[in-house]
Amino acid sequence: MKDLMRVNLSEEFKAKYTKLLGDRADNLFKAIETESQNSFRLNPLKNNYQNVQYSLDKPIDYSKIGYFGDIDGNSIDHISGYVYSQEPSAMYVAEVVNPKADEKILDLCAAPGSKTTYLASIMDSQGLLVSNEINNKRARVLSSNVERMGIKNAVVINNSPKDLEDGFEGYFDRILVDAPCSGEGMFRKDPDSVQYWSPEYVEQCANRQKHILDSAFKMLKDGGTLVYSTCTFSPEENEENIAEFVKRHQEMEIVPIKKYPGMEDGRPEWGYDNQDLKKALRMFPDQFEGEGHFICKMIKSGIAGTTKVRTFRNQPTKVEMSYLDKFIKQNLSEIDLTAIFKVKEDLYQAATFDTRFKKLHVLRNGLKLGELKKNRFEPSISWMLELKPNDLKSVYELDDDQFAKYLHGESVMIDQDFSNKWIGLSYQGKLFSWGRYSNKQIKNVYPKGLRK
Ligand SMILES: C[S@@+](CC[C@H](N)C(=O)[O-])C[C@H]1O[C@@H](n2cnc3c(N)ncnc32)[C@H](O)[C@@H]1O
Repeated sequence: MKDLMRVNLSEEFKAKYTKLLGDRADNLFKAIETESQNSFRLNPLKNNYQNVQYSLDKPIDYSKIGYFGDIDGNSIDHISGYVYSQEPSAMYVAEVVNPKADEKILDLCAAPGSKTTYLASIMDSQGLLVSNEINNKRARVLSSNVERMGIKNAVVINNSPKDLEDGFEGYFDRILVDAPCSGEGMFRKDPDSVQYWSPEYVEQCANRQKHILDSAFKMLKDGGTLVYSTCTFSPEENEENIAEFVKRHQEMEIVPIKKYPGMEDGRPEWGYDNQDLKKALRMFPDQFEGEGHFICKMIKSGIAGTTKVRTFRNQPTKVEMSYLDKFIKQNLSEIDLTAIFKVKEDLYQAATFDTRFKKLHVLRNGLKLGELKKNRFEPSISWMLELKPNDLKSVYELDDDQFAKYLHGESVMIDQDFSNKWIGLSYQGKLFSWGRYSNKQIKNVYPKGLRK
């Protein structure tokens, strides 16, 4: 039996949905007062990725990698990017986007990154994922989640959709607009958010979404796919917005989404009677084990031409490359590193060299390998989170006590010798950090911001 919580829905909210849903509205209000189901995802980018400490007995049938259950943010599975907490309904969005190898994908409203990291997990490091977030603080959280999950084919940028429009016209094969919304579908997860709700707020959100959708339209290739999603119930932000969008842009056609038990059709009567809206998808928590969500998939007519790409390259000097080569020779087994470039003193393996990105506020372009120091190269945690045990010359498996100490920022004494200096540290078989070995001691290099 699930617990009941107090979510103070306003009379105005209740009246609106009673008018829209009739007798069913009471079931919805009750569901909003019922505790939500937690769930998490695995990350196929990791070595032996199903080896987690959490039960996989309750798979989510519409997700290849989702499971019902709770995870702990301090567990090794979370720290090393083997799991990501995401509520069930939100998981389906990335499956609906369905990215294909070698496509260019834009996640336009991406922070904190639950859908971006899902998309990357199923892209298997193929193609290009551009993860954009307008808010700087949130963009930095997005970037750290991309790092934790060991993603190397993503560019994390911090721009407004308008900033992107000009340079990226007709550029993307698929765009996800997971729009900022009034969040009605999340009230039970975040009961405090109820206080911000008002009809005016819903209108404001709908208006902002229109502009974001229009930007997305410009950036979508002919023949490309646009997925629009919100976590709110309001018709203004969902059916109404989409009906107006496809009217403004007649090249856009709403296409069907596979519906699993509990998922419902979109409602034409809430969107100027556009019957295609039945192909959209709604998840209401009184019928579906997840939060409230709306998803609509659309295709732009036409056949894509080729996109001209001019490339840039900030190559490290020969001497700088020699520091990286030396590091690799000493500490890694044979690995194939291409597309190395330099940003200030950092070396990256680029996700893209397209000059269009030069005008943007880029937080991360591909995989950060590490930093050039005086006469040497020092590796970054991002790289470790992407590497597999076989890529490393030395891996040391910490015991419970050593792991707790290391995570806390302490060095650990070990009873083992290594001939090289930079070793992979693992706990319960999961790589999570570099360690600097010297004389039976592993010096702590765990980033201060991640220590626990
Ligand atoms: C629903 S959240 C995205 C959640 C994210 N896709 C995920 O799965 O983790 C919407 C995001 O849109 C951003 N946003 C707010 N105003 C925006 C605007 N005018 N244009 C684009 N994004 C905006 C918000 O900062 C927020 O991070």
